[in-house]
Amino acid sequence: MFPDSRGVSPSIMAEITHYVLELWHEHRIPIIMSTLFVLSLLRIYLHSTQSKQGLQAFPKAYEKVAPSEKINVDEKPKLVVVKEDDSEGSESTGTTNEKRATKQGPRRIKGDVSKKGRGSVEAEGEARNIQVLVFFSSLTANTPKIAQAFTQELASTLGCSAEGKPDSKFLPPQVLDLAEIDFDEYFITPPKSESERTDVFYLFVIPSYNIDCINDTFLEHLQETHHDFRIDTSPLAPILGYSVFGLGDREGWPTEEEGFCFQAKEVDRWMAKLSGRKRAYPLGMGDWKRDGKERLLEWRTGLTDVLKQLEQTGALGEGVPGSGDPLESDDEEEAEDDGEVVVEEVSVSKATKGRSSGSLEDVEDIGRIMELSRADGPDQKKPAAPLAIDFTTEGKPVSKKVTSATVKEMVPKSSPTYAALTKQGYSIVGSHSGVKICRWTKSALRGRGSCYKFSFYGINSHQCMESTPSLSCSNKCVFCWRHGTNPVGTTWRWVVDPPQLIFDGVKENHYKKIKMMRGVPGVRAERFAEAMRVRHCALSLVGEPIFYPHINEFLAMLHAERISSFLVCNAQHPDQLAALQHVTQLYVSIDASNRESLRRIDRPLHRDFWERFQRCLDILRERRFRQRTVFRLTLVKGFNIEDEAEGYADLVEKGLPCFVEVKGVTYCGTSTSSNAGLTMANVPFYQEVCDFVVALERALRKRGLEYGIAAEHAHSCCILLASERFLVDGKWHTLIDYDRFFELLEEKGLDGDFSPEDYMGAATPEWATWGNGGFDPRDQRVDRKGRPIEAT
Ligand SMILES: Cc1cc2nc3c(=O)[nH]c(=O)nc-3n(C[C@H](O)[C@H](O)[C@H](O)COP(=O)(O)O)c2cc1C
Ligand code: SF4
Repeated sequence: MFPDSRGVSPSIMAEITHYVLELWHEHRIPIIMSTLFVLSLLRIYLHSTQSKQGLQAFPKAYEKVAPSEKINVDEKPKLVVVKEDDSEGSESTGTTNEKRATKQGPRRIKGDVSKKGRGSVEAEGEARNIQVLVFFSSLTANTPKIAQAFTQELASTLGCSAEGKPDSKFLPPQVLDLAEIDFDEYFITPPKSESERTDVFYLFVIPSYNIDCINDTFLEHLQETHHDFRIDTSPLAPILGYSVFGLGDREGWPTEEEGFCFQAKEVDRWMAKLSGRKRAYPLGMGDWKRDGKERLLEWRTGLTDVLKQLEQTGALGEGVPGSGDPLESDDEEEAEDDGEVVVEEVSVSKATKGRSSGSLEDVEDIGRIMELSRADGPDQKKPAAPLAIDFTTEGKPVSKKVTSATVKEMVPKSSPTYAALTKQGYSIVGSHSGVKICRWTKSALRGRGSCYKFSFYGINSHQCMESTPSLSCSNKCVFCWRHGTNPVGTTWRWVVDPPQLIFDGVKENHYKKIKMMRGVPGVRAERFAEAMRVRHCALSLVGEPIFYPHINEFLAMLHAERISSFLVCNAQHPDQLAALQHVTQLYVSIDASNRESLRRIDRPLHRDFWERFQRCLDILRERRFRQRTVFRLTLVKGFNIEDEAEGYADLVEKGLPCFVEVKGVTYCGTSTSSNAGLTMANVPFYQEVCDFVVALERALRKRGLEYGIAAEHAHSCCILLASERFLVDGKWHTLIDYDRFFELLEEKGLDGDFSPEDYMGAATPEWATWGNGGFDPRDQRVDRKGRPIEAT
């Protein structure tokens, strides 16, 4: 055999191959495992080596992102005010360095509206200072002195003048002339403080000029900032709040429509937009030659309260969000006041036919019920009695079981009634009383007109509190605007709350609601300040006030605080009516002129409703020389107008009230449950109401009754007929002398012997008399969108 070309013989080659194969077969598993192990090691080695190489390959990208050696966590981030071009709002402005530092450093001021409420001086537990800045403008040099003096006084009341309290959060306020500052420094974003621990609060004292001046430039700047697409629409949201006071001249510009303080109003409006509605106190206005000092003092007093609250709580307090745009805040519910009986658009729940049981105890059994209520105590484990509230569904089979001794609350917190009423804006006080701000109160606060009671009786709507000590009623009137949510019943079957609790509760909740109007556009500082003193109580909100067993004690509390009272009852509780002590004016609702019509309209729960009604009229007649009595007629087309003037005249002849108020039912466009199926077609036109009143007056004269048409309030479709007892020297005197009323009560006692003539007031103002429309000339009438309209 020849060796191959490499000198290895074939036999040796075969032997080697054989040997290798043998070896493989014998050790292949360890070989494979070792190879895998080595490969893994190699891979790990390569992986770690590659990482290092990568860093070297792209050093710049990393350098920009995290030069860890450069980060100093203790370094304070710059204060950044976010603007429109910040993508996703708050966090994107600034470098990554700032972002990382922010996580560990102090809070940054952001451009969005504070989530903590309307203004906040606490940043994550950190105490912050408040810097008040007082901006002013001037042409004829009066305002600088006014602004200076104002600021000094403010500083001393806040305790931040030079010698002020050391622990005050307020820094000494600064006065700034708009003509001398750079607007960009204050009105694009708030100024940054060096310490970063200061928030600012803006005040403005702004005279108005109908010629070109610094105010125009300033207003343009505000407007442009708001419209600048590069800037957040509310870039001044980080300020704690703002308020404006206007100076004007009533001689040249007597009313706001004629331009009184028009530029202050504009500043107020634009600041609302730029600050995200942080109006901390309503716009104040005054004429330095007349009421300016008084108005400014009033404004300062109110502001001081707000600022002190800010210092203590870190927030401006609850408030209705308002904005500079009147459209946004005109979403008030319609017509929820005692005088505004409303037809709602129909969304009919099933009409019910039966009547509530007549076997319930009558309301006259109140004494016994009260004893039960006292005995009720904590024993809540008695067998469950049926809920003593008829949720307006007549015909519920409640008759037998209700005799159970357990007395429940009329409107328990957990009940659907409570939820429904609070949703509608009522505050429930105790377990059966309620209070709500009526839309006229809001309207008067904004200088947009008072209710007809201002025109007829001189009551300021913004000083009126509408409440009731009994949310329950014994009628289910077709035009009732209570959305079918109030409890009804012929008897008082519930726990009785003490009058003091109700009195304190309704006042507290009323003021709370007034305070919430502080930030609403158009609210006037002067009226706001006045509204913090209730002068009148309309006991008519919902339910039947004389249903409440302690109504006389409740009235005495009102009168002791010189709050006048108008009480409206439904002529279904003659015994309570007979026991009623003096009220300033006593109303009985007269919703129909005959039995059938009354049944159809009031849908009374009492079977003997007509007899009760007649007895109430008799009581009123007897009382006419002791109480100022009023018939209130609510006209509903298709129900109680047609051919009823004669019938009403008969009722007037029976009751001989001092006054007859005639009012057209009002339309409310919302869709709620109304069993009656009333529509807009049931709302009489004002002219139809006028025609009816003329016919009624004629029918009264025909009977020899001396009544005449005394006053009107066309805005609320309401006309007043008065007995000629109130016609003095050819002039109607429908107004009330409230001071005299309280004096008489003090002199003669709560049940004293005095007559309505004894507290008859001055002559009815000319503008309110029949034929003159009756709109308060001090105010501006507006349509639903807040646009001015001609008063009629
Ligand atoms: C030229 C001029 C125009 C005015 N225009 C108005 C006006 O349109 N509405 C208004 O209420 N007051 C107007 N006023 C009254 C001023 O606003 C008011 O007197 C104010 O207190 C002046 O402040 P000052 O002295 O700081 O300029 C005007 C006054 C001047 C001198
Ligand atoms: S009297 Fe009071 S509650 Fe009634 S409508 Fe006028 S302001 Fe409203």
